[in-house]
Parts: sequence; C-alpha cells; structure tokens
Amino acid sequence: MRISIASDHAGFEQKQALAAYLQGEGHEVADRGPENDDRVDYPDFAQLVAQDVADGAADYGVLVCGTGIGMAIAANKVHGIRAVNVVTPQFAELSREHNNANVVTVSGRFVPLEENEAIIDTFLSTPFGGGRHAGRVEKIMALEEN
Ligand SMILES: O=C(CO)[C@H](O)[C@H](O)[C@H](O)COP(=O)(O)O
Repeated sequence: MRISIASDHAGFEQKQALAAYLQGEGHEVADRGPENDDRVDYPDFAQLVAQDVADGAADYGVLVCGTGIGMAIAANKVHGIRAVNVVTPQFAELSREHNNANVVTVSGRFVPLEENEAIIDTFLSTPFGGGRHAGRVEKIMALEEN
C-alpha cells in the first residue's frame, strides 16, 4: 500500500520508527516530515498527509503527535478525510470496518511503539464492512457539502 506519514516534534521519534517498520512490511512510504525533532505545529504536517490521501497520492495516512488528537482534528478539516485518533487495535479495526477511516493518528507520548505498530497493522489490513455502514459514511461525507 502507499502510505503517507508525518508527525510533529512530539511524534518524531515514533514516526521515524513507524516509517521504517512500514517500509519493512513492504509498503510504499512517503515521509512528509519533519526531518528532526525541532518544535513544529502539527496542523502543517496533518495537512500534507491529509492532502496526499485526498488527492489519491496515498491510500492511507498515518500521523503521530503527542496524543494524536490535534492531528486528527486538523486532518479532518481536509475534504474527503475521515481521520481517527486510535489507542487500541480493536478501535483501529472498527474505524475501518464501520467508518471507512482513511487516516489514523496515534500518540507518540502515551502509547508505546509496539502498540502503535499493532494499531497501524490492524488499520491497514481491515476492509470497510459496507452494508449498513455505507449509508452512514455517505451521510458523514455529505456534511462536507453543507
Ligand atoms: O495532539 C496534540 C495537540 O492537540 C499534540 O499532542 C501535540 O504534539 C502537542 O500539543 C505538542 O505540545 P508541546 O507542548 O508543544 O510539545
């Protein structure tokens, strides 16, 4: 899969590790920065990854900040994005199966790397369930048109 990944300073260390991990799993990874752990503003990097997904340049986005919360809020401002802040593999699975999420945001400060690897693996390997969920996701996306 084509994965666009970024972080802020708080997520930098895990972003580096997660990008290498995903590459090792055979994914095509676009690292959208930052290049070091100097203090930056997470909306700038959320926008880069969300735009990659919205444009179709990436299949999915991965964003890492201190909590993952700010990244999700920012990414969801981009048209076509359904970003979820996830702290367990089960929620990663449900965010794909029920919500057809296309960006996952994780915490670099409060969730260990191994858990975030499991979260992202689950996110990337779970298909959208469709069925009764399809109309609900369509209604979410219709909110963007209002
Ligand atoms: O989600 C976040 C903000 O809502 C992130 O945790 C940021 O990484 C965090 O705000 C950065 O905080 P800092 O005090 O500037 O390191």
